[in-house]
Amino acid sequence: MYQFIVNPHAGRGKGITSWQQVESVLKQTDVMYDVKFTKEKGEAIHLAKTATDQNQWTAVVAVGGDGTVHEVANGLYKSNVPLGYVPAGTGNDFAREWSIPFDPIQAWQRIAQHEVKQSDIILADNRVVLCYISAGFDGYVSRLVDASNWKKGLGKASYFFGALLSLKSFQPYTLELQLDENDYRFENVWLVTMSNAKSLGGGMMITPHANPTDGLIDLCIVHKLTKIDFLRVFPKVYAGKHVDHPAVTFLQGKQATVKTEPKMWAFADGEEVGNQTISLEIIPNGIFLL
Ligand SMILES: Nc1ncnc2c1ncn2[C@@H]1O[C@H](COP(=O)(O)OP(=O)(O)OP(=O)(O)O)[C@@H](O)[C@H]1O
Repeated sequence: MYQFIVNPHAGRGKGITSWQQVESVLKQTDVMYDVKFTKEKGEAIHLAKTATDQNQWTAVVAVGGDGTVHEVANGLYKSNVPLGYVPAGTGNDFAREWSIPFDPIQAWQRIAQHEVKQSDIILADNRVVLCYISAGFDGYVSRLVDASNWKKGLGKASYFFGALLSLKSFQPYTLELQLDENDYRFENVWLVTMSNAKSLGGGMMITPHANPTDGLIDLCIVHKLTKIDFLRVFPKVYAGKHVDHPAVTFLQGKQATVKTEPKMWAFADGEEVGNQTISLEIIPNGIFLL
């Protein structure tokens, strides 16, 4: 028996249409299921947690974007209930990482095959992070986009538009990083990402060496760039070709503390998580996946 948790508004309505496609297939089979629709931010965490308490589900399946699967994973953490995912968002970076089909019916068919895998998770101040947590330019852009209504008209392109606008006003920052037993200080930082997956923002391969089963957090620090250089490096990230640029530093570790001065807003799997010092650690095999 499957518990589906659907964010109807994910991907500008793709959440509900994807669910309808999956449900039309389910109705032709004898698969038992229940569906709950989220009405607001945060609700999917509680719905998933409730499902783990009921002890009757083969899997809990998130239907939505990276924000929805992030919330469902937080509700499932520390249970043995596997996470299924039907991607229906704008970015879908978690689906990219695990080669989950973007077609809802194919995604469901993969879940139904029931090949259980385990993924590492990053635990950031008690929050389960599936793909990445970042602070800096991308969060600055996200906040600008979220405060606008550009997404309605521009969709994914609103982030590109936001990035161009943000270039003028964004001020690079100082990063103090403790990573395992080492201390680092970076000046003039544009972005730090702590990743379990290769991409963020809908396929930008910011940490192309990340692997969600290697027991490590991959960090990418972009620093000491002029605005013109940033414009040159930025498009390269889509193909992961920024790796040799002297302004990009890659590190790996198991535990980190990240402090920015001035305080930068952090985003985890695309969701805003505050602007305080972040403590994080990798939890190998922290969640079951289908
Ligand atoms: N009924 C709802 N109405 C409005 N927002 C909701 C609702 N249900 C969930 N949310 C919130 O919507 C936000 C965005 O959802 P989600 O990330 O799944 O979609 P997306 O932004 O389109 O996709 P992606 O993150 O892959 O780009 C999340 O913060 C989620 O908590």
